[in-house]
Amino acid sequence: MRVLVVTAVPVERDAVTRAFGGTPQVLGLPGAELHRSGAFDVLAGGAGPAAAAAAAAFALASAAGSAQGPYGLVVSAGIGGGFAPAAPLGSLVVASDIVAADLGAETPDGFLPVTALGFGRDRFAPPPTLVREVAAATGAAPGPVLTVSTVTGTAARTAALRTAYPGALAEAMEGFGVAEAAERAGVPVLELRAVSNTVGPRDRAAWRIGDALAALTEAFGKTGPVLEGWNRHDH
Ligand SMILES: O=C(O)c1cccc(C(=O)CC[C@H]2O[C@@H](n3cnc4c(=O)[nH]cnc43)[C@H](O)[C@@H]2O)c1
Repeated sequence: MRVLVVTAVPVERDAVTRAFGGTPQVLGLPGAELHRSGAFDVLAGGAGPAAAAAAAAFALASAAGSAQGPYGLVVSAGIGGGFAPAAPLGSLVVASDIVAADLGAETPDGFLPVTALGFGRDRFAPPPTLVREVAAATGAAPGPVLTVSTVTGTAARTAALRTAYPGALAEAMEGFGVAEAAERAGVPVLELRAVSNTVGPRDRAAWRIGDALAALTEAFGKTGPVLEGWNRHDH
């Protein structure tokens, strides 16, 4: 099965392709490059949900009309912020739910998700069997991963997210955008994050990006065969 992996930035893309060994074939797409390693096409689509959705949608549409055929799975992957103590630095999180945490309306009584406004959606659920298999292969903790357009940087915002989304393990900026594109293409979605920093008051010096990228490479090394071999019709 062909798998599309969407990261935000090129160092994350390269951390993923490193897991597969060799030198990926580089293919041009409108607005992006696909790095192909066997069954995996890996794309650095840009930071944030809009860039991620646009990049994923282009790649999905291009594949649908290609000789190789459509993708069977889309993965949003990269580094992310972890909620302490459940998701420590260097650990892995696989999303049980991909949640749009700041898509909605602010009111004097608090935040309302778009669904409470009567339109749109605010979460996607990856296939539970796949989440379990990836968790078992990599040691990733399964749980909700939030998609935010602004990296959390204060104690107050951290507390608000914890209250609104109890049990959330991590936040990142692309998962929900990738999931929207995958949904429209009728392809299952997964999100896998390696924790580079703790969600909380901004402390850029404490980010451990190198460790998280290394964990991402190790995770794809372990879970590559699971992703490639997974067939939603078997579950
Ligand atoms: O500054 C660097 O050297 C550097 C190297 C690799 C990646 C980055 C990024 O900033 C990646 C941006 C990407 O990371 C996700 N991310 C990471 N931590 C958080 C967070 O606490 N809250 C939200 N997103 C986070 C996010 O998906 C970004 O697109 C820098």
